[in-house]
Parts: sequence; C-alpha cells; structure tokens
Amino acid sequence: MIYFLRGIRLSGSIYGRKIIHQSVQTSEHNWMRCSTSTIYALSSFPGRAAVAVIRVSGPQVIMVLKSLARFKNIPEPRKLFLKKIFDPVNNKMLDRGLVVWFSKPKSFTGEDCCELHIHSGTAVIMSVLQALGKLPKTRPAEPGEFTKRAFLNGKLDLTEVEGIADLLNAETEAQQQQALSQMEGCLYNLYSGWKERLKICLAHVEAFIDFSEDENIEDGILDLTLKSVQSVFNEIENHLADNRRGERLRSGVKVVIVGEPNVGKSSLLNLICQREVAIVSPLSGTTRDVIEAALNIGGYPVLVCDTAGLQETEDLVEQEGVKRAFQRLQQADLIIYVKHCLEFIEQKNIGELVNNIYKPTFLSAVDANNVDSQKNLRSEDAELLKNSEVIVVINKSDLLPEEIIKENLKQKLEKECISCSLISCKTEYGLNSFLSLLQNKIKKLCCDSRTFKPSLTQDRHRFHLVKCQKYLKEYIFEEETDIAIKAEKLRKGLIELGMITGHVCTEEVLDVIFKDFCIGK
Ligand SMILES: Nc1nc2c(ncn2[C@@H]2O[C@H](COP(=O)(O)OP(=O)(O)OP(=O)(O)O)[C@@H](O)[C@H]2O)c(=O)[nH]1
Ligand SMILES: [K+]
Ligand SMILES: [Mg+2]
Repeated sequence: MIYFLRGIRLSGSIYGRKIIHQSVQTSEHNWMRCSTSTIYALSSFPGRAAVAVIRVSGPQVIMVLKSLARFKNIPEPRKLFLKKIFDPVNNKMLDRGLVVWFSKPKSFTGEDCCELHIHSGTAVIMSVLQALGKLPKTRPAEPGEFTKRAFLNGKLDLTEVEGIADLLNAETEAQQQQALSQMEGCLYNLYSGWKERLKICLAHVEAFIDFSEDENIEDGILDLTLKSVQSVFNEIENHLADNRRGERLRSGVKVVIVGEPNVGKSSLLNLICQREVAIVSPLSGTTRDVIEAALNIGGYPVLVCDTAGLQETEDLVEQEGVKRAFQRLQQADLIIYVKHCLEFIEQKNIGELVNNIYKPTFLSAVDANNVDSQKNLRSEDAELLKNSEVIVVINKSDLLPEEIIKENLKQKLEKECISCSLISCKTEYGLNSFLSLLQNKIKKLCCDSRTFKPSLTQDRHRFHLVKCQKYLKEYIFEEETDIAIKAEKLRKGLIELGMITGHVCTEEVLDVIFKDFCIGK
C-alpha cells in the first residue's frame, strides 16, 4: 500500500511534467508579455447616460490612483471614494466621480485593477481615456483582454470564460440561466472532476510500470484502474448523448414551417410572430425564399422559418424555393407541418393518418427522388429528418361545413394524435393550444427537466470529449499488452479534457475564444 501511494505521488509529478507544464509555459509566456502593460477601456455602453465605468488593469493602477484621482496615499481597496479626476499632464479637471480599486490577486483579472465611475458623456469619457493614455506603459485594451488576463492568471478556466461570453450574449431567460451556471463553474467542475479521476488512473498505471517488478505493488491495481476508466467513459458518453440540448439553447431552436402551397404557412408564421413578417395571398406559390424570424418563446430562443409550398413545379424560381425549403428541413430541430383541414373530414382512421403523416410523405419523396431538389437529400439527411420533432397543424378549420364536424374532428385528434393541432389562422381558433404545444416541444428540445445535470453547450467541448472518449475506448477495449502504450492513451485522453478547460491550450484557441468579446470585458 505504501508503494501504491508513493506511486501516485511520483507519477503525479511525471504527469505534471508532461501536461501541466505545457500549459504553464503557455501561460507564463503570455503573462510576461501582458503584465508589463496596463490596459484601460470603457466597460459600459458608450453614449449619453448617468454613469460610465472605465476599467484599468495592470501594474500602473497605483499610478492612476495617484495622478488622475490625486490620492496622496494608497487608499483602502474595495471601497468607493468620491474624487475629482484630473489630466495628469495639463492638470485640467475632467470630471468628478467614484473611484474604487482592487489589489492583486483579489481582483477580476488577478492584477491590480481600478474602476472610474464617471459621467457618461462623450467628451468626459474621451478626455478620461486620453488622460489614461498619457501615463507611461498604459494602452487601450483589446476586446476581451481583461477576461483573457483573468484566464491567464488562473482566475477562470475556459468554460467559465465561455460562460461569461454567453451571458453577455444571452437574449432569453433560459440562455441566461445556462450561461450563468457555466460561468459559475458547473462545466468546469464536471470536466475537471473527470480529469482528476483519470489523473489518478494514469498515476496508477505509471506506478505499475515503475514498480511492477517490486513485490509491494498492490495486486489488481490495473483492474481497479480499468473500472475507473470505464466509469468516466460511461459518464462522458451520457453527457454526449444529450440530444444537443445545451448547444440548441445556446444557439436557438430551429423551427421550420412546411407544407403544400396555400395551406396557410405564412399566415401561421405571422400569427406566431404577431406581425406581418411574410406576404399572405390566395395565390399558390406566394412564398419563394425562406423567411426567418427570431423569437423568444417562453424564455427559449427560437428561429422560425417559413418556406415555399412543397410541390412539383415547372417554375424555376419556385423550384429554387422548394430546394431551399428542403435545405432548411435538414437543419430543423422542430418541423411544423401544415395541412388543409378538408383533407381530413372523410378520413376514418385519423390518428394513424396524422401520426404517420409527416414521415412517410417526406421519406417516400426522398426514396422516389421524384422532385429534383430532393435528389440532393442524402440518406443521412433523411435520417436527420426522421429525428426531428414534428407538429402537424391542421389549418382552416373555419372552412369545415358545420360546427359539429369541427368538434368531432378536434376530439378525434386529441384522442388519437400525439402532436397535432386543429386551428384556423383566420379566426384564431385553437391558436392557444397550438402555442402551448409548441412551447412544450421547444422546452423539451432545450433542457431535460428530469435531470439537472449541466448540458454540453459548445461544439468545441463536444469535439474534445469525442476525442477523449476515443482514447478511453482504446484503453478499455483494445488488446494491448504493452502497458506503456496504454498509459499513453490515458495521457492523450487527459490532454483532450485539458483542452476544454484551457489547462492545455494554444494561442490560436485563445484567439478564437476571446475575439468575440467586447472591449472592456
Ligand atoms: N378561411 C381561411 N383562410 C385562410 C386561413 N389561413 C390562411 N388562409 C388563406 O389562405 C391563403 C393562403 O395563405 P398563405 O398563408 O399565403 O399560405 P401559404 O401556405 O404560405 O402559401 P404559399 O406561400 O403560396 O405556399 C390566403 O388567402 C389566406 O388568407 C384560415 O385559417 N382560414
Ligand atoms: K399563398
Ligand atoms: Mg407562404
């Protein structure tokens, strides 16, 4: 047992040399480059308002306090002081405002930071920024540079950085909540938890390599390791099999309205949006291009598209419209398939008809290749279509000859069909129940209400998790007698996890992540 423990410690350091060190080098390199300069930026929205916040970070912060705010002694950190702000060169007074500073490392960036809360007027802001520029070794911050420094100083990992970016971009409540929990470290905890467990596995394997000749190495250590790797593997697999909920919530649910010409697709889009987004007319083939509208439905971000009526046609423009409709269908998370109600009055077995309506129609079209534009649909696209959620909307219920027929049809649909609404865009009959069906579907696509596990939110994470999983799979299942080769698999798996959190990363990855930030964050 003693050797067992010693193995962990020794191997831990071997591990440290190979992976952690790599990241430290990158960080140190950046740290040295950026820590010599002090950066400043307007962190609030530019324009006329009550207050503007200018943020400063770096070694010159004390100098800023002394020369712009004219503190005689270094003030107490984390306290607001009402001060006059002066230009350090011509000694002109520029404004009066609140000044606060944070001493390193207890600040957002991990460096000395200060904030000047001044009046938000164009001239005031410009003059204070210019005054900051007059101090030695100061310069305007690049987009996201404050956050980048926080990352390089170990204040945040990359998933938390991405959480901040998502929070700044969040437009709906559900997006806000997801971004917040990511910023608070839910993904960091999950991924670094796996990393810690794999690190121990690797340490065990390396201990085995180093000490297996030795009598004292614990029996069955490799079996134990295999079990641990297997359980991490299973957890990653579950996390990946989330039907892309988190990514969808982040980027918006894609809803596509399709159906034959003139069934009322554009009318439905306008009703959902509560404005005249698309042209409605009695002429068949009115909509040609895809018409998009971004909406907030029950706190979830949604992109609804109206498309050209699906039919075989000689008209070249309409053919192009049908082709585009099919392209959108392939990307859809949710399809609203609109039908004319008169098709249904004579039908006896409505449930079967409606429940199967969508898939056979499109998939048989795909198989038969009977519309030019559908020739482009490959079999995997057809598979995608099959996986999308569908709501069948039966429109124009006001045209049903008698009230009793309408009620009968409605009852039959409610009893026999899963996702179907009988509505009238003209009278708005059934609209509310359709909208609540739509909202429920969207919610289901974005979050799993049964579990409160953190969702995978980014393609970047998925990419590295899939690669990590591949190495773990090789470790678990491949017949390999050379234990050193097996150890290498674990090491590679660990590197992939490190790439997600940024403990192993390259300058290019950082550039991509920070480029979308605004200046001053
Ligand atoms: N009576 C009745 N007419 C409707 C209803 N919904 C739509 N319409 C009419 O049906 C016609 C076609 O409506 P659109 O919304 O343009 O139909 P579409 O499916 O977008 O048509 P295309 O873009 O040409 O494929 C228009 O004259 C609408 O006013 C409805 O619920 N009841
Ligand atoms: K029309
Ligand atoms: Mg239309």
